[in-house]
Amino acid sequence: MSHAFVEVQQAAKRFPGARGEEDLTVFENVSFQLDKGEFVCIIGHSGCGKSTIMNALAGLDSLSDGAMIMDGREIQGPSLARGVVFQNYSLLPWLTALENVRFGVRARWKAWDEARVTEHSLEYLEMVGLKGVEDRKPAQLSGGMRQRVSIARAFATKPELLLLDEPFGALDDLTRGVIQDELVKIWGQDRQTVFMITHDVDEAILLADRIFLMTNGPQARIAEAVEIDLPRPRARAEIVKHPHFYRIRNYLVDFLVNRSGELRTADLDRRGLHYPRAVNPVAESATDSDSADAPSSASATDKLVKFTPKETHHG
Ligand SMILES: Nc1ncnc2c1ncn2[C@@H]1O[C@H](COP(=O)(O)OP(=O)(O)OP(=O)(O)O)[C@@H](O)[C@H]1O
Repeated sequence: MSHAFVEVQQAAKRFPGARGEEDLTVFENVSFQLDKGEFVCIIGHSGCGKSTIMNALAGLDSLSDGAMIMDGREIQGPSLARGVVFQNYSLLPWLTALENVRFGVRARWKAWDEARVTEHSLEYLEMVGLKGVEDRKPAQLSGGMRQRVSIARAFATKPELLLLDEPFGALDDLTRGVIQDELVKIWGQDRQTVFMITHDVDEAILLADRIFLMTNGPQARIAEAVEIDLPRPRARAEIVKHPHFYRIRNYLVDFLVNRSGELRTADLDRRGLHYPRAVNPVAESATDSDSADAPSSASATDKLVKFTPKETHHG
């Protein structure tokens, strides 16, 4: 029996086909584990099933096959032990920023008096740089500020598992960078277990202990778990100068551009790979020439580059 904090066993999701078409098997035989306190990012082409996996982990959707277990108990519905942040903020529009955070905190700690709920909520709003605007409603906040409220709300309730579905996808690069830094800071303090979807390779390297790489659907799988052993704390400006950064980055981009569509479920099954293959690109390329450390193009050093996903076609 495994002692992982989260254990996903042979998960599959099928959606019924429309108008007599065949059912769509989005993914199958997806198995993985998350350790307590780990930060894991998942990357894959659009439509491969990342959000579907996340919704099942959140307890918002069910699996067709397999099981998801957290702390020894099967996930069978939403729970305050799991916090979710979506791309579209999902704040309650009629409540102020503070009230949005207080809402979750009050639900989590029912015995707390009002003053304590407020104090705790303000602490998290301050952590994401929102001191002074706590009385504004979502409509009076910028997109970046709204996303900060979502993050403060999710972290303030101290869920044992935080599920982040492209939380910075709608933000401009500058705001995104600032909020990434805030996320690193809060996570460094609380060390909650985080599972995050992103399309941004550099964001994943900055944040993750491991990056899961998904093959293209249908019948997608998590093929590899790439270890990111860059030292922490990590800073955006510094991480690109680390000698291992481009080895890791090139490995991830190569998977997404060249290999995600080639690795078929049948091959992985033949090789007995139900769990993702653990990969350390730095160790694996240790015998390569030093040029592997260099950026693949000069412009790649200019800013953190966002991987542009392509649609997975189900036919
Ligand atoms: N309720 C549903 N009914 C039928 N098909 C669905 C349903 N929800 C999702 N799908 C299909 O399942 C597949 C996976 O969707 P999902 O949103 O999980 O992908 P994703 O990897 O998160 O994509 P993206 O990166 O674009 O957000 C897609 O082909 C999608 O059309």
